[in-house]
Amino acid sequence: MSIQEDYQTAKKQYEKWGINVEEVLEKLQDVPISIHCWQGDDVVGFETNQQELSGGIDVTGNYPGKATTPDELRSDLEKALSLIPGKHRVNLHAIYGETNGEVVERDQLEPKHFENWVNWAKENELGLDFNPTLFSHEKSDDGFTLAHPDKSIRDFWIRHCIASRKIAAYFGKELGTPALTNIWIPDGYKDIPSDRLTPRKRLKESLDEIYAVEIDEKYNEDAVESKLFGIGSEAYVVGSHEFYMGYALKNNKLCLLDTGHYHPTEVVSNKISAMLLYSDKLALHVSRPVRWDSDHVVILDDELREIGLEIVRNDALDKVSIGLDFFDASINRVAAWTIGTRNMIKSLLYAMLTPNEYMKQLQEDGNFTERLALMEEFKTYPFGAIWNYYCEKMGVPVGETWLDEVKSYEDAVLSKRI
Ligand SMILES: C[C@H](O)[C@H](O)[C@@H](O)C(=O)CO
Ligand SMILES: [Mn+2]
Repeated sequence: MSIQEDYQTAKKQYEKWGINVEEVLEKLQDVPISIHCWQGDDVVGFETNQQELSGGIDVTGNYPGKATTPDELRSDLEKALSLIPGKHRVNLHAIYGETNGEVVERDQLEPKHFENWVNWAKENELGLDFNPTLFSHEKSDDGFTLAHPDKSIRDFWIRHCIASRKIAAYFGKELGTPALTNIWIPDGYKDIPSDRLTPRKRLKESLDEIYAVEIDEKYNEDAVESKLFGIGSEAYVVGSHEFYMGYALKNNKLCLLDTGHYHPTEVVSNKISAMLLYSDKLALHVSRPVRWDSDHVVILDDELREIGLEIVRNDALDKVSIGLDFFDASINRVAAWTIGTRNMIKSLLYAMLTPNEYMKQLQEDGNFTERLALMEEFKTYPFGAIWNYYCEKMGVPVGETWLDEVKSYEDAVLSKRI
């Protein structure tokens, strides 16, 4: 059967449950995913005085052909975007600024250093999001930044974050969609601290100083990203979930939940509804931790489906900023973006093709038998036929055929890079 015929047959099965599939597809194409640029070059960036990756994060693998220049990275992103249905956003870090070979300190970065990115985003109808980079720098070498005991170091990172929010506001003004500026810091201790409070007081004061600079939310929104531990901060992280949840709620910022930043049996899907009870908006970094915050490429596993279901069930497609955060250097990096982003969109489609109101009523009625039975049966409903039709409708390759395009791109472009 053709994709169209498969779709018509599948559609009827979902329509039996009162699901308007055409409406679902219309809605889905308006849900942007923020695609992280740093999968494309192993979180290196383009600073003139590049430093080793630090901050307790790690990239493993050495698949050939990674981008080493802004044009190469934008070309690779364009290739990936051509294989992903819908209109999306690209998430930048401050280390991806372009300074024409000049050494520009991070607290001196300006919008002009991201002009090429804005022009590119305009040409490709993309939104841009941003992150100050508080790692891979000599002033973060001892593992502390905004919570550092030395005020001069804290002040440097405060200036960098203030400069970053101004750059993000420039994105928002130029592109007509507010940028999300997410702050994540590596500050923490390898071993058991003797004082957990003082660094947290310093972090709070630093954030208060950063956010004291008024920026119109029409152009920039602020998120703070928590973490459980990093390499070298196994015993204690200043910016824990409790710290940032409290800070975000008290200061009307977005709390950003990274799916790799919790205990192995703790899931972010279980946090979304509770967080949205107390804050209008939430941000995610969807990743895949394997044994630790390993930042594996996102796959369509139970947790990803549950995240999609929680966002859709809670009518939160316009309340949750969905960002991706993984960096796998062991596979073709364009393929990594494509797999992870297509899976995130599949997860949302799966959720939108679930009779959520009916399922909620089953729960209210205490009919846990049918609730479980249907949850399981829907896993073998013809979701793939709808996904294939959606990809065809959106002009991107259907099924695994996108891989042929990545292979051709690798032969023609990536393999030519030294
Ligand atoms: C590069 C990002 O800032 C980084 O991955 C951060 O979001 C994080 O999750 C650190 O573990
Ligand atoms: Mn993250």
